[in-house]
Amino acid sequence: MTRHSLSDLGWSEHFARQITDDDTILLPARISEVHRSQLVALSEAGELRLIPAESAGAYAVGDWVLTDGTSALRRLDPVSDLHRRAAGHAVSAQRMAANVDTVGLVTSCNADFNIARLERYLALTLASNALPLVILTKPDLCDDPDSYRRQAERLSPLLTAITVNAKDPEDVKRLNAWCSTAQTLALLGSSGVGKTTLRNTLTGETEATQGVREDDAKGRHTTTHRALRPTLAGGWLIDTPGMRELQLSGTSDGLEELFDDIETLAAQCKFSNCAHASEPGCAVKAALKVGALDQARLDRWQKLRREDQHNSESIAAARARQKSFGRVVKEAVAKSKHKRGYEE
Ligand SMILES: Nc1nc2c(ncn2[C@@H]2O[C@H](COP(=O)(O)OP(=O)(O)OP(=O)(O)O)[C@@H](O)[C@H]2O)c(=O)[nH]1
Ligand SMILES: [Zn+2]
Repeated sequence: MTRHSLSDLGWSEHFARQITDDDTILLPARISEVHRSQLVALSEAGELRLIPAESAGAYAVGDWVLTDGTSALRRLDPVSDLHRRAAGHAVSAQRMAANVDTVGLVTSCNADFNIARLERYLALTLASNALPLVILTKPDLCDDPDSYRRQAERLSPLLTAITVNAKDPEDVKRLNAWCSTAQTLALLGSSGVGKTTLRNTLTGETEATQGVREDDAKGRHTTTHRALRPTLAGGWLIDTPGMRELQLSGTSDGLEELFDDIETLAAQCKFSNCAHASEPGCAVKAALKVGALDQARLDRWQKLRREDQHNSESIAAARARQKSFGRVVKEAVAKSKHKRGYEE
């Protein structure tokens, strides 16, 4: 059985501080897989299968928990928390990964490269408290890969962009700096951009990848579950397969960081609720007029903000509904008990 030291697993002061005197007999473990009724976790005592104390959705791959060896008794507050609005009709937030140091936003130097999508991933990453690294794959299939790198780097001073031929193991080693001892790198990106190819090289695993469809630069899914995997460089990799839809929610901090210049302008508008349309004294419009701001970028900011606000409000409303439904049920149960008490 593979055993890892706590520090190799990414343990830090942040988690140690959360341990109380009552917890000292418990074992810290890092979640490597989340299943409906079972968690797989890595600890100094090796791999553990744990019963979740909360619903499975409360846990994310990468979380730290305290365990008695059987159950995940307490989940520790994470350093970073990557989440989105859950796909489908359910109005809820979904945790994708926790305690990630760097999110590798994987896109290729071809038809997949899309500024609006990168900004969406970036907002999500910044809101999670992890650092963004744009990984541009397939430079070997493109005439001027560096132009894509420059376009990506212009999006934010907070990000680093790097071109990597995912099929060349020597080139992929340049990513080791982000997944060496105790470091956790998560990969996020559309289908077919090379995540599985990168993962196989970084971890030494050999899971099959599937060829890209020539016509749309997209690949077919090689579906596996999300997991925390050890890298050859001594750190950790979290792959996020099957993420077709990344809807923002609870991402306002990330949007503020990414569109810092627009948010600063907006704060200078005469009206605090300025829609930057036809209001007088609009600092955003003024910046557009003198060419200090790009209309397309403003449109993208407004779209992402609307989406984030809409989803965050819907999730908050759904939570409130669930809470008040819970209260109604409790009251009804209490009333019926009270009534029975009279009858008996
Ligand atoms: N030439 C070249 N091909 C690449 C590169 N990266 C990935 N590919 C190829 O692109 C195809 C798709 O790569 P995958 O690794 O399966 O992509 P993925 O992101 O894991 O896709 P899903 O599993 O669908 O999420 C495969 O045929 C890879 O060999 C690259 O840097 N250069
Ligand atoms: Zn305005």
